[in-house]
Parts: sequence; C-alpha cells; structure tokens
Amino acid sequence: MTRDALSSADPLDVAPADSAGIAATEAMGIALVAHDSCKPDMVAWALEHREVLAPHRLYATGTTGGLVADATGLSIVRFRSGPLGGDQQVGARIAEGDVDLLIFFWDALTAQPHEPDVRALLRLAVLANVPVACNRSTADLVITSPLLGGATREHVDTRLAGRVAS
Ligand SMILES: O=C(CO)COP(=O)(O)O
Repeated sequence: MTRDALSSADPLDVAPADSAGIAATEAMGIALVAHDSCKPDMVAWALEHREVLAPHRLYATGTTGGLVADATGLSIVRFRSGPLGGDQQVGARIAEGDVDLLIFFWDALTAQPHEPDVRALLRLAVLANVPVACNRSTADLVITSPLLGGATREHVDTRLAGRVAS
C-alpha cells in the first residue's frame, strides 16, 4: 500500500508492512531529522528503506523532510526547520506518544545554534523510551528489527502512561 493510498484512511488501520523485519500490524510514527552535513546520508537511507517507510506516518523537520520527500516521493508531515522550532515540534509529538522511532542524524563535529533544542529532543526520546538512531548503521539495524512496532511500542506506551499517571 502506498503512502498516498493511506492519506484518506485511518492511519492506524494498516496491513503488516513488509518483509524487512518490521512486524508492525499498524502504522508507526517515524520522525526523520538530520543536520546539514548528515542530510545526504539521511536521503540515501530513506531511499534504501523507502518501501519499509512508506506505510508509516512520517514526520520530519522542515529541510530534512523536503529533501527526503523530493528524493523518495514519500508523504511526510513537515515541521519547521530545526533551528526555527522544528526539533521542539518533533519533541512535542514524542510527548504526545505519536512517535515510535526517531532517526536523528546529528552532526558530531559542528556546534549547532539550537543545541538546547537538540538536547531537549533527544531527552524526550530517551524519557519516552523511543528508539533513537543517530547514525546510518544504527538506523539500518533498528528499521530491520523484528521488535520494531511490537515490543518497542508497548514500552513507549507504558512509559508515557506511567509518567502521566505519576
Ligand atoms: O536542525 C535540525 C535538527 O536539529 C534539522 O532541521 P532541518 O531539517 O530543518 O535542517
């Protein structure tokens, strides 16, 4: 099923995704974020896993989302650019429980003007027990994991529920 075919349907009413290891029976929220030097890597990764990503709800910071959408044709909910609040918007989706996986290729060599936002995004992902992949090899492992969408989803839900209740 293509992403376009899903756009008018219930986003959670999706058939099992693919043969690449994802055992999800419902769409997951996957957020894509990449700093400038890492954007070519993100585009290449998204192209490589295009069919895996297609059935899911995809979110991205502005520039990353534009580049990935142009290269892959995938439908992506694009937030503001990271330095203009996009990282915080992705973080808000994590806090709402909408994100099951964060692919965040951050630049390990260059200081970012919005470093507090980057840190806040990573903090929320860790707090909610959302799997986070910060480089391509980890992203490859995570996106092909049989745990994705099953066990990870339960952990996310449990963790968030516990936080809300306390
Ligand atoms: O800055 C970013 C993440 O911190 C990414 O933002 P863009 O995708 O808009 O470049």
